[in-house]
Amino acid sequence: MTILILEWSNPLNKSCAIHFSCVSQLFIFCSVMLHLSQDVEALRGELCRKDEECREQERRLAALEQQVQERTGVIVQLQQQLEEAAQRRQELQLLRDGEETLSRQAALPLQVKYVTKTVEVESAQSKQALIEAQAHNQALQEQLSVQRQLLRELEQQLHESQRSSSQLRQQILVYEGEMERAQGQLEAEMQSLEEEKNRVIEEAFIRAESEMKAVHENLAGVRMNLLTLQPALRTLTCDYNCLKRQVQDFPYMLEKAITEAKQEICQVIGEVSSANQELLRKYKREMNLRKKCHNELVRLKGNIRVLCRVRPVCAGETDAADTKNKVTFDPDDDAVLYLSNKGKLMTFELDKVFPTQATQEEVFQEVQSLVTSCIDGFNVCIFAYGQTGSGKTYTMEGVPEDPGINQRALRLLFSEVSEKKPDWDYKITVSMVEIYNETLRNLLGDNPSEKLDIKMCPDGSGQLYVPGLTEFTVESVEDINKVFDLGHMNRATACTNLNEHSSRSHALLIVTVAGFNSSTGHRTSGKLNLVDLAGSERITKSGAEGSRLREAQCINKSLSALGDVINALRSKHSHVPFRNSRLTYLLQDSLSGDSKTLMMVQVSPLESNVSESVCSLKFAQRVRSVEIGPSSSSRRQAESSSTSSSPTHDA
Ligand SMILES: Nc1ncnc2c1ncn2[C@@H]1O[C@H](COP(=O)(O)OP(=O)(O)OP(=O)(O)O)[C@@H](O)[C@H]1O
Repeated sequence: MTILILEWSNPLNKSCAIHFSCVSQLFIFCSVMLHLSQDVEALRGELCRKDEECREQERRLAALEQQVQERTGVIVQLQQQLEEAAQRRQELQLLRDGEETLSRQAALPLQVKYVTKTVEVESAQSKQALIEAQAHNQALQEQLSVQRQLLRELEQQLHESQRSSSQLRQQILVYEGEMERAQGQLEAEMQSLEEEKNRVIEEAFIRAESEMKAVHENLAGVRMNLLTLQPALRTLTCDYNCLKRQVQDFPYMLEKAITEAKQEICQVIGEVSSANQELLRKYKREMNLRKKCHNELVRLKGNIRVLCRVRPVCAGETDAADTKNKVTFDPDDDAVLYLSNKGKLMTFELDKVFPTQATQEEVFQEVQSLVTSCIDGFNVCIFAYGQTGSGKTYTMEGVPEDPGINQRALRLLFSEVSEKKPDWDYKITVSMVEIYNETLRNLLGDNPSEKLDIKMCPDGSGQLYVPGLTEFTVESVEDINKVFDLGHMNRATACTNLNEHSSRSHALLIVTVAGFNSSTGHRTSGKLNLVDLAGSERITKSGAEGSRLREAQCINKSLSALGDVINALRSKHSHVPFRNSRLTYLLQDSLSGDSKTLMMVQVSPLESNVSESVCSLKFAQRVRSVEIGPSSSSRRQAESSSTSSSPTHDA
């Protein structure tokens, strides 16, 4: 017996196993029923066949009956013909009688002769009647012969009819015999079929009875099993109802769970946001700390970093005698530079020295932290200082295939601000200014020869601004290139010799980075001033006159003012002489406060430039090594007695 075990789990974690022995009994019952129905089907088929045979026999019987009817019709026709023939025979007989009567009359010649004679004698009228009687007689004879002929034909027909009638009778007898035989056969077959049918039905009945008995027995077993299944069914129904209730309650439970989850999420969000606030507070505190540390560092190191770059010997300068030996480097210390001047080896110590082979990228890496600090809101100044041809423009602007600090700084700013998105939104604007002979010119404006002025903001903030100074917002390298091209073009249109002119003027690239944090509402504003200073060589000592002298005086004045400002800031003087030159006045907000300044001192390796290199390096070293001076008040007194702290630029 097959035992089928069904097992399932319900939410109440119940499991039940049910033995379905009744199922097998059901299977047996079904198979018996199937067998029976097959037998019944077979019997039905047999019965149909027999019925078909019966119908066939009936059809044959009907055909035979029709034939008999047809034959009967023929017989009836023949009988009619026979009757007609008999009638004609009768008529013939009558004719014969008439003929005989006639012949008998004819056999009485005398009488006729007498009559004839009588007629002949008596009258022509009688003769006429005789002729007519003869003609009538003739016609009757003809008629008689026709009748005779007809009689003969009729007799012949009669014979034939009689013959065919006897044939038909014989045939009818044959058919009747056949019919009787067929009917007998049919009846016998019907009888045997009936018997067969009864036998089969009886057998089927007996079989069905026994099978029914078996089925009943199975059914009783199934009933018994059903009785045992009922408790399991009750349990299942109970479980089902329980599940149903749970399903009905599910939306409510789900809603409740969602509400709880929402509450938890809100709580977590609240916690996270308070943690964020805390982090933000810590971040701001760290930023302030960093700022303080930086300021402290700057204060300790001096608020200006001074780097030095020695340019390589250019192609046309290779014939210069023992050029390489004039400027040498310390392999163990990259902050030291040796310069051989009149047989004397001078040592200069700076924050870092770039040898001739230093790349633009290496130089930029050293200044990039300063560049990025303007994103945090610092004001930054990077100067390139040195005599004409020492490589200032190369370091600041570079060449198209190897750009300098200006372009690299803007590229770095773009990538840095894009990394801070989307929290921070930055706007980067650039201006280009030239200071020539203490005159300020807007290099990005429509009219480059227009002179600009520096003014105090009317809002009383103490901030300076340049009315009419053009500012371009830049977002890509293409924008930078366009701005630089425009600046160069404007600078070139305003002078006859660009190289000479650029050596005698200061070029400033002013980059403003304004940031806004949409989540905190925090705003920053930093300024980056990239300055390519005019050549620092001492022209006055070579006896320049006229416009050259004026140019030299202006350059000297502005460079001296720059030195004085740096010195005053570093010495924490209460008064810083920003207004002494256009350059320092313009850069006031980028030199004061907690701004950051870097000076790149450019040095030429050529022997002929050694004395200028010495001057530049001495100036750089002084700027770097100026010690914190006396208090601001005492310093102010000192200021009144000495107007310049830049000994190299005494005009
Ligand atoms: N590091 C360097 N590597 C290669 N070539 C350099 C380097 N520095 C400067 N030069 C080359 O030296 C020459 C003079 O440089 P540059 O014009 O930059 O000097 P400068 O100080 O800006 O002069 P000026 O004051 O006249 O503008 C240029 O031909 C420049 O390409």
